Amino acid sequence: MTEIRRIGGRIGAEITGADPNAVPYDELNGLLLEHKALVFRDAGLDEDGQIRFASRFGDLTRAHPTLPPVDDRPDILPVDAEEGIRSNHWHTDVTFIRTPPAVSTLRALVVPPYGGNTLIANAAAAYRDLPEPLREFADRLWAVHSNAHDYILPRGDGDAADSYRRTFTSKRYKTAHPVVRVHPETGERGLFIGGFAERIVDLSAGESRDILRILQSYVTRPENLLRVVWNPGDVVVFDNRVTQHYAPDDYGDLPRVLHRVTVAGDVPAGVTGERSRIVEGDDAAHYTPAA
Ligand SMILES: O=C(O)CCC(=O)C(=O)O
Ligand SMILES: [Fe+2]
Repeated sequence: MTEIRRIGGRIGAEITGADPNAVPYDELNGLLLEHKALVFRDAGLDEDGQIRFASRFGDLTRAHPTLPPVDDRPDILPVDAEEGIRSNHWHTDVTFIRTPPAVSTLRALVVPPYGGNTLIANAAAAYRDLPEPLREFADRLWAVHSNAHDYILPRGDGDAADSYRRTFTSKRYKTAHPVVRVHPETGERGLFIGGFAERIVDLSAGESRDILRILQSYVTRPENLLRVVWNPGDVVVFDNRVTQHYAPDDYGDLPRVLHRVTVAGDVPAGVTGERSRIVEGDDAAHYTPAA
């Protein structure tokens, strides 16, 4: 029997006893828009099943603009601790290109016996939490997002982490996005920043850092978070247009493997309707052929 229950006060619902591919699309998308992150327990999906699931939300992107996919699976990004991947920084996926994914799906294959959770934050609740003068200020700001600024480079020591960092930045992208994005399906406003946001347009590096820190502190308030404690077989889908996420690096050298499949997104629009623009690099057509 299918059971749906809210798990965070402001974000997240857990669904048990359902085949994610059997939930009618309108209901599924409605749940995603409302809760922003859905956790399907023991979803029973294999690689093809995850691809089918993600495809329900739209055309898929390739695995990643610069990172290699799972063997023979151009749409699947391996998130493998052994390969030096530690996403222990708050981010929205792939915001350094003009068309970041709309939706991200993660499927747990191997999880450590403790730790290795994923935190997901509601960036629309964060926007609503801002005092009005800050909201009005943020509405007018734009930020340049890059895949090559220090803060975002994946953490970790050793050859695997070094090689991962080199591959991650093998081609450089920079895009200017509105700091406040209007969600294309709901019209809701959310802070659209995260770890790839390097610089506020027209401000100095120091001013940018301080302002991003203040805005970001609203995103990561505990009130706005969901903590996903994984079991193998769980599948999580989140709305990448209005969330950020963070994977704590708290499980030492224990193995942890997830597979990520993402859905192509539109060009973000700010509160005036003005759309994101490329600052460096190209439109990543090899990654998001639908764009
Ligand atoms: O490892 C995780 O839980 C999340 C990884 C991540 O941020 C991603 O694949 O986009
Ligand atoms: Fe991510």
